[in-house]
Amino acid sequence: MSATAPALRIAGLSKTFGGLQVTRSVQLEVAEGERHLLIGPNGAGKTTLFNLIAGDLRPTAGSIHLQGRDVTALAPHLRAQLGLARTYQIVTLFGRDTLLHNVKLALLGRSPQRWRQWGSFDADPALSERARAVLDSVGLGAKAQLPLEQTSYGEKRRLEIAMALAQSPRVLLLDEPLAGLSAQERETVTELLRGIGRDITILMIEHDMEAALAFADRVTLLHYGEVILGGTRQEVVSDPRTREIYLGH
Ligand SMILES: Nc1ncnc2c1ncn2[C@@H]1O[C@H](COP(=O)(O)OP(=O)(O)OP(=O)(O)O)[C@@H](O)[C@H]1O
Repeated sequence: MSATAPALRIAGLSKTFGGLQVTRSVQLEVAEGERHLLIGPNGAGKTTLFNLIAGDLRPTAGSIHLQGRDVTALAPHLRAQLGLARTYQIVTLFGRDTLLHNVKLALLGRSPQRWRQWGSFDADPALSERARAVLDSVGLGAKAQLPLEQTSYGEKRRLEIAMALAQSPRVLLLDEPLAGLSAQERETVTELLRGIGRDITILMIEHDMEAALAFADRVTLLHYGEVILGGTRQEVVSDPRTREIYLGH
């Protein structure tokens, strides 16, 4: 591992489903601490790329390095242990459990305690304290004892981000963190994202261009699974191909 290695380096990454090539020799580097935005029209292959990075899908060809380490063949939980986190698909998880309980589970995700007896789980004061701190950090402290299913959509999105952050990631993958939120909720989540320290590198898919561009240092445009262009926010926004492909005019 080298100190100068990018947080994430993707080289020649391809994925084929049956006859359909969804990821086409993607090259992408995300520097340590960078906020990198991934854009592209529907079906461009953005989510597939996230699934490949997280290890939920195996590439047909190419490689993925995390902080200089080749993780291409590693299982998702091993990538998580190396500091890769993505937001949980919370809608499918533990709806009847409290917010506090859900965060405790996320905290245990990377802890050796996970493999201990369950007996001490609810009684562990240190774990509860850390979980409460996580909830406070996203403004949900007062709702700690509320069942997840009784929270608003915006609160769930904040909790998703909190649970990913609870794992102390080095690289965070955010899949449309602002999707489906009201203007006020978008503002709250944007503030939350802005507050994340530069010790965490962020790769984000987002369709809300205004909010996403305000946040991003660099941008990569995907189209039909291929990187069309990548560069600083200014470079990508002023490139006519962005308007043509992404904005459709
Ligand atoms: N498991 C799969 N089997 C077959 N085809 C798939 C599979 N997963 C994705 N695809 C196809 O790959 C293409 C890219 O899908 P993907 O969801 O990655 O795009 P996207 O850029 O995230 O789109 P969106 O913005 O709509 O979320 C689509 O044509 C999709 O139908």
